[in-house]
Amino acid sequence: MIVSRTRNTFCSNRFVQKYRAGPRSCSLKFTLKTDIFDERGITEGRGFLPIQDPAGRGELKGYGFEPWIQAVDEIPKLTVASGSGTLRRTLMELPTFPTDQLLQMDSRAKWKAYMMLSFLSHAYMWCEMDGTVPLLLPSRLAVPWCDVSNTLCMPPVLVYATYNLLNWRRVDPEGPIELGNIVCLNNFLGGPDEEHFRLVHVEIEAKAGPALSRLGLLQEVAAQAEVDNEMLQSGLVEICTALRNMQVTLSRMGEKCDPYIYYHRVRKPMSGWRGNPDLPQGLVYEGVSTSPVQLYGETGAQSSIVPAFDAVLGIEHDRNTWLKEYLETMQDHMPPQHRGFIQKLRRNANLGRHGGLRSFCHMAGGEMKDSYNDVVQELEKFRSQHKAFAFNYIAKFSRKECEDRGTGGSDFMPALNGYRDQTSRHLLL
Ligand code: HEM
Repeated sequence: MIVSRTRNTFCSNRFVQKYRAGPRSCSLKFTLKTDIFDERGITEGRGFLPIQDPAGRGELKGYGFEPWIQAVDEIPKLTVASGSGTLRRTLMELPTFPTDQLLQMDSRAKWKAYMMLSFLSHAYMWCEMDGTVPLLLPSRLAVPWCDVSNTLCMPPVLVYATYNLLNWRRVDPEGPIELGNIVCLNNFLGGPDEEHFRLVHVEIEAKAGPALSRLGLLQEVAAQAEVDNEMLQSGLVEICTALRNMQVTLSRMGEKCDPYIYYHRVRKPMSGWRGNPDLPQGLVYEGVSTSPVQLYGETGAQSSIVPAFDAVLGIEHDRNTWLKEYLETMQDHMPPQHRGFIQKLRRNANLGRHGGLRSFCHMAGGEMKDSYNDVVQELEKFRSQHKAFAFNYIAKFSRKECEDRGTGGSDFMPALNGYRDQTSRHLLL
C-alpha cells in the first residue's frame, strides 16, 4: 500500500507504484523538458552525455543542502570506517532533506540532487560492510529520493545516468572528454579501479557522439524517394568508426580497473533490489510504500548507445525470451529524453517507400548492403568484446551458480550470447 503524505504533492512515485506488485516496463509520457539531457543536445562531441559538463554542486549551495553535499563527499571515508554501523548512523543523522526548496529549482539542480540521493541511498544499502542487508530504506533517504526521482520521471535507484553520464569533470576544462583528462565527481569506495571503470563508460559515450548525432538524419535520407546513396553510406561508415573507437576504449578497461577489485569491491554498490538474492522480495521505501519494491541496479545495459544503434539498424531481439523484455525494462532507467530518442528511432525504422534503412540497403544491394553489414559486424564485435569483459570481470569469479548474475540481477552470460547472436542474424544475405 502506498503511504500518503500531505507535505507535498510528490508523495508517491510512479516507479514505486509500478514495480511494487511485480515489476514490469513502465511507459511514461515524455512531457518533461530538461536542459541537461535534451534530444537536441545529442551532439557529435558528447552523444548522450549532458549538454554541459556536470561540474560541481554549486547550484545547490546555500539552500540547506550543505550537510547532504558533505555526506556524499564523505562516502569513501565512511566506507573505510564502516563495519560498526558508523556509515548508516551518520546518514541517519542528516537533517531533513530540503525537498520543497529543490522542487522550485531547475532541472540541473534536480539531477544533482537525484545523483546525491542515489549515492547516499546505495551507500546506506551496500557500503556498511557489516554483513547485513537492510530490508527497508529509512524515510530520511527514501522519501526525498522518491520525490526527486518522480519529478524527473526516473526510478528511485542508482542508474547509468547518475553513475556515469553525470559523474565526471574535465581536469583541463578546455581539453577533450577522454581518459587522462576526466575524473569522477562522486564515488563509493573510491580509488583508481572504481573511477577508471566509470570513466571508460564516459569516454565510450563521447566516442559514440559523431554517429549518434546523425542517426535521425540517416533515417530521413533512407526514407526519401530519391535516396542520396553517398550520404547514407558515409553515415554508415560513421557508425562503424564509432563502434571501432568504442572497442578501443573498452579494451583499455584493464589499464586501471583490475578484475578482482572490480568483482569484490567496485560492483557491489551498484546492486539493485530485483533478481538480487540478498533482497529476494525487494526493498521497502519507508514513508512511501509499505510493501517491497523491486528495481534493477545500475548496468551498462542502461546506456542508450547500443539500443539506439539496434533501433536504426532494425535489429530486433528475440521476442520469445525474457532478453527483449530485460532490455526494454532498462530503457525505463534512462533519462526520458533518451528513451524518447530511441523510441523515435524505432518508430522510424520502416519509414518511407523503401521500408526504412535496413530494407533499402537490402534492396539496393552491392556496396550499400556491404556498408550495412559492416556496421552489423562491428556491433557484433563490440558485443563479443563486451561479453569477454563480463566473463573476466564477473562470471570467472562467481563460485556458485546462484551468484552467477550481473549487477542488474540477470543470468547474464546466456543473455549476452543471445544479444550477440541475434545481432549477427541481421546480416543481409
Ligand atoms: C568491465 C566492464 C563491464 C562489465 C563487467 C559489464 C557487465 C555487464 C553485464 C553482466 C551485463 C548483462 C546483465 C546486466 O545488465 O547486468 C551487461 C550488459 C550490457 N552492458 Fe556491460 N559491462 C561492462 C562494460 C560495459 C561498457 C563499457 C558498456 C558501454 C556502454 C556496456 C554496455 C552494456 C550493454 C549495452 C548491455 C546490454 C546487453 C547488450 O545490449 O548487448 N558495458 N554488462
